[in-house]
Amino acid sequence: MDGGRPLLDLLAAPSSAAAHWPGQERAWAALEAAGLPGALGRGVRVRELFAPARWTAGRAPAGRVRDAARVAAGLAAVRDAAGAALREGRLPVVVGGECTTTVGLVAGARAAGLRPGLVYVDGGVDLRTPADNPTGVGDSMALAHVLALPGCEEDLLAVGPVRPLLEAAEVRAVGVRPVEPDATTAARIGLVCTPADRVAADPEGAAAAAVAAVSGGDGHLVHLDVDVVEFLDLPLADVPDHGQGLALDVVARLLRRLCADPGLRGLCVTEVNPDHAAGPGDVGQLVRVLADALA
Ligand SMILES: NC(=[NH2+])NCCC[C@H](N)C(=O)O
Repeated sequence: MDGGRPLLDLLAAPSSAAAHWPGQERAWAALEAAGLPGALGRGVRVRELFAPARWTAGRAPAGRVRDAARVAAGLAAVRDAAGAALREGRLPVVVGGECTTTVGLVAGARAAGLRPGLVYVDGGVDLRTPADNPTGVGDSMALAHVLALPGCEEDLLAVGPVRPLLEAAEVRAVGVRPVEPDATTAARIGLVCTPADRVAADPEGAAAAAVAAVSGGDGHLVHLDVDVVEFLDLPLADVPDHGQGLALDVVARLLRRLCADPGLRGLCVTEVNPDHAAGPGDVGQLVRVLADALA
């Protein structure tokens, strides 16, 4: 403990195996070079969970996630490290890697005997499955696998000690822009979403409402996809959506409130593609936002 707050385990999961193309496997190296470990302080302990797992070409077998075994192996490493951190009373801060990295964090919490809620801060809701996305790109499917929706990939579901890892009522999606067909699925399964414009109007209020909705006795986890930030302000997202994102300052305020809450049990930072950065200062801006949120 450090002034009553848990010490940090910074867990690097450098992967683009589940992505649309290579790049995210270098997110950890870029964040480390930009000074993330030192900026976090709080007795940070760094663990690199596996060697960079770079995207390879190849089509998905019908009904499957591309490269499922390799993606699942990475998620299992995240599960084990995050679970160990939580059992020691430390706070896991996972650096992906793709959105699917969060499946490993939630699985780790459940393996540690906890059932925290999940605040999913992301431009999309990642509710696709191989049944409705025949490309098999796992990066559009993270929340679907947390919720174990029909049509999910067995290798990824098997990472969890239980299935589903969480029910839709235990998740709030925050910062969402309308993306079909995910929006249809969200409405069908009753996933409550806070749209991006509502976050822009009141980031602290949106954060407080999400925490109040999902954070119970075992607190809450936070997923951050950098694509929630407007790409034209901070070009880091692996799959950019120009003109649709939130101002960096809004995301910083949202994240600060989500992480300041004593119920925080873990954070997963995803979808950083350093190849998209215009210069080294861009990754540095993200380091400052993360350090400020976890200070
Ligand atoms: N949150 C993410 N998964 N970001 C990557 C964007 C994925 C994109 N929505 C797709 O359908 O493939």
